[in-house]
Amino acid sequence: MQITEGISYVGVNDHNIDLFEGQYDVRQNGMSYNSYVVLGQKIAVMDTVDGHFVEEWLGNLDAALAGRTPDYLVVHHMEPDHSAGIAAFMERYPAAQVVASAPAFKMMKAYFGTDFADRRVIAKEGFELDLGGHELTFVGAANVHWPEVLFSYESTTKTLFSADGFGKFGALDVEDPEGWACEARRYYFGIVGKFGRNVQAVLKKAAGLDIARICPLHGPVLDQNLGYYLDLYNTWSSYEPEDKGVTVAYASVYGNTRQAALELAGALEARGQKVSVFDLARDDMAEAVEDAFRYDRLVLASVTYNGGIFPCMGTFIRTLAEHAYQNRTVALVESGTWAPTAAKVMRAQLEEMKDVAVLEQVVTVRGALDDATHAQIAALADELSK
Ligand SMILES: Cc1cc2nc3c(=O)[nH]c(=O)nc-3n(C[C@H](O)[C@H](O)[C@H](O)COP(=O)(O)O)c2cc1C
Repeated sequence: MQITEGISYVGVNDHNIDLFEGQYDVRQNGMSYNSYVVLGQKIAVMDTVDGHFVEEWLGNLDAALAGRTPDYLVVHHMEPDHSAGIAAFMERYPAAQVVASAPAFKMMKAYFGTDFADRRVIAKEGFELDLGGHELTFVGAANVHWPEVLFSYESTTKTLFSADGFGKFGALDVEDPEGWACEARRYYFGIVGKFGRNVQAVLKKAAGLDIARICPLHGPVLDQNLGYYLDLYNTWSSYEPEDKGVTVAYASVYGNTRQAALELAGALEARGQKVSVFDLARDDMAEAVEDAFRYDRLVLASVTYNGGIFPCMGTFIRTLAEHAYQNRTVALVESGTWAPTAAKVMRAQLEEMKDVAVLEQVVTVRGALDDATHAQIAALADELSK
């Protein structure tokens, strides 16, 4: 499939995968592993694909090459879902060279037992590769989200190859009814979110380029309205809330904490607030993480459990911390029968995070909800809606 003059798509779709990177549920729409070919007087193949699809990818490549032979394999990122075909490619095209960063070659040694010492071109920030009619310039993108990552920019077609940046869950042969942002956001905060500072650094470099299209390693090629995508990445990577709204995440055993969380959600909606609710034991936690970052306010509601908090709430808070959750307002709901301490425990964990304001006002459920709890919920809804 031609992307633009001299650039073709040779990637694959995966509908067999259940958990991407071992934890992100993609059973509904699958996943794409993108690979591209830049056909100048010389030919560069941009990345490979997941190990289950190397034969299919080589077939796609054959068709795009139309009898020609590639000169280079450009490796922007060494994660196995993009690098699994390197050895097969090098065997099939013995005159080709690999172009990658120095740390990427160390990883090749670790994965394939060779760093292709006699067939390698080491690229770094500013390195140029002239393909004749197409010219690649490499952009350092270390820790977006692995240390060896490079982006590259093809100046003739104004194409940015952005590795996992601007990636999205979902195969390319199914229409995503939610559009780009929803699954791109879940992908970003799950996989790249911890590395906001590095994303900011590469966005600053990208701002100096005249970009007509972005070719990521997952999800669709972006070639319309690029400001929209770049603005979202700027918002996400600077940890600014994208929208005003409240994410309510609860952990409940017998349903009373759940009832309090739902009553609060309803009260917030009645006050005109946008609300999204998650049962942390049952719903996709990556979606809860996504919405916690998307909105400016968060409610955590947990049972007291052996003097602490319920395990899935502990996992959720730890995941937020690992992803550098910051710059938000959080309110707490707790329940407990003899000594409710969940709010205290959650507060201590949240106070470790940067610029997270935890409201003093707490809802405490002792057993079942009563008049006092209903009043606390209404008061907290008022406070959160100010
Ligand atoms: C295994 C277990 C441990 C608990 N530990 C505590 C505790 O340390 N302190 C407390 O006050 N309540 C404790 N509880 C009681 C719950 O916090 C209480 O039943 C709560 O109201 C449950 O809310 P839910 O209806 O949302 O599940 C515990 C309950 C269970 C099942």
